[in-house]
Amino acid sequence: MTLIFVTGNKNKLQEVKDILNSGSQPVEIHSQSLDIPEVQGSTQEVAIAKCKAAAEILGGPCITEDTALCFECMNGLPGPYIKYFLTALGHEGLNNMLVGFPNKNAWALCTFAYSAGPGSEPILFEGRNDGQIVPARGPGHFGWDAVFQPNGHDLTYAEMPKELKNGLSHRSRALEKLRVHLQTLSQPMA
Ligand SMILES: O=c1nc[nH]c2c1ncn2[C@H]1C[C@H](O)[C@@H](COP(=O)(O)OP(=O)(O)OP(=O)(O)O)O1
Ligand SMILES: [Mg+2]
Repeated sequence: MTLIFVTGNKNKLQEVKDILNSGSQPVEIHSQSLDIPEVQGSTQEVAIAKCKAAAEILGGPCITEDTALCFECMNGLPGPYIKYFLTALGHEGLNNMLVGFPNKNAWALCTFAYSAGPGSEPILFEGRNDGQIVPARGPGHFGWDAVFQPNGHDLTYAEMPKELKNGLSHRSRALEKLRVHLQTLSQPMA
């Protein structure tokens, strides 16, 4: 099965390919980078709007993915707006936001959206991983990986070998659900 994944993020694309190709039923991913405005709203509203717009532009089926980083002490913010916070504040700024809060709990939330084509309502697949916001450790090349330490581990996402991150991440948990759905689509009708 071949799917078009609409994303402008090379690191996301690489992880999605690695995770899907480690399964028994490989899924071939083609990617396309489209400049799609991201609306404000809940993670689900943001994900649905982006996938709908992508399907309209492509004129066919596609998947999109939105990643949120949610701080417990801020009732889930920055959430889907993490990209703008990270760009404006950096790793240190994200830590500084939490200085007045003893609670550093956070969760990473990945939302894949699948649309069967223009006019078709996207279906969502969510994956969550809980952890803590910590001072940056490890390579800084993928987003906020260096400041997120999943619960039960002494390593930040950035310090983990990629197989370890991909085995437990928000993204792999969401992709597992997407994979099950794609299998039902590719089954011949009984
Ligand atoms: O596993 C991850 N580990 C660390 N950082 C991550 C991860 N996954 C996304 N990120 C960053 C990228 C962006 O700063 C924000 C999500 O924003 P988001 O709009 O979903 O991604 P994007 O605009 O880079 O790509 P896209 O074209 O698919 O929308 O969090
Ligand atoms: Mg984006």
